Amino acid sequence: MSREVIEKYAQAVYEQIVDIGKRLAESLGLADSDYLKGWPCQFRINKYNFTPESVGSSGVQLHTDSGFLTILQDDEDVGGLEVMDKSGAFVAVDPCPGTLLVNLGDVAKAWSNGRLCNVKHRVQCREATIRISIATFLLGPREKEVVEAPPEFVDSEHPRLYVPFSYEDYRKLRLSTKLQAGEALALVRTPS
Ligand SMILES: O=C(O)CCC(=O)C(=O)O
Ligand SMILES: [Fe+2]
Repeated sequence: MSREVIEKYAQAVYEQIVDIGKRLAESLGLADSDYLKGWPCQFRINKYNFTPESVGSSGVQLHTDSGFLTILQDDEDVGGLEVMDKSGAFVAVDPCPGTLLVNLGDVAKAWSNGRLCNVKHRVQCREATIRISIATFLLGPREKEVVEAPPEFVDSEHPRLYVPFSYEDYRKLRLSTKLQAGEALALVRTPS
């Protein structure tokens, strides 16, 4: 893949992700749909070299994405992605060429004061082959700014659930505690 193709792709997905973020805000009744202006994005191509020995094991352990929104372009032939439903059961996300998958992370849950749900997922190795996925993560506010639910999401029936935190600090907290599946959010809960 040439650099030019990757840059063009990354730019197009970035525009998509910002657009989805704006629509999310509108759907939640937020007046300011520009809230995510300047939020950094991370782009990653995942390549899994699945061997016969790895069949049945995890290629990526159960986790939530730490940021706000993820757009995933999954391998068109090789399955393995599984999301966890509310009951804790895994649901396979089978390949669907020509589609993108949108996923919400921990920042979305905190920013929305619990209205949006971070989704636990993992990648299982199903067959000995190469699997490729392309992930674009809209992370959260820039350094020195904080993840904080806007006032529209907070009232007497919906008290503020989380203390304001910077995305960088939260990411470090997830790494140092090894709480990769959203549990670290409990550590930034508002004291009751
Ligand atoms: O490869 C996939 O299908 C998912 C990868 C993933 O969950 C991630 O990069 O956060
Ligand atoms: Fe993920």
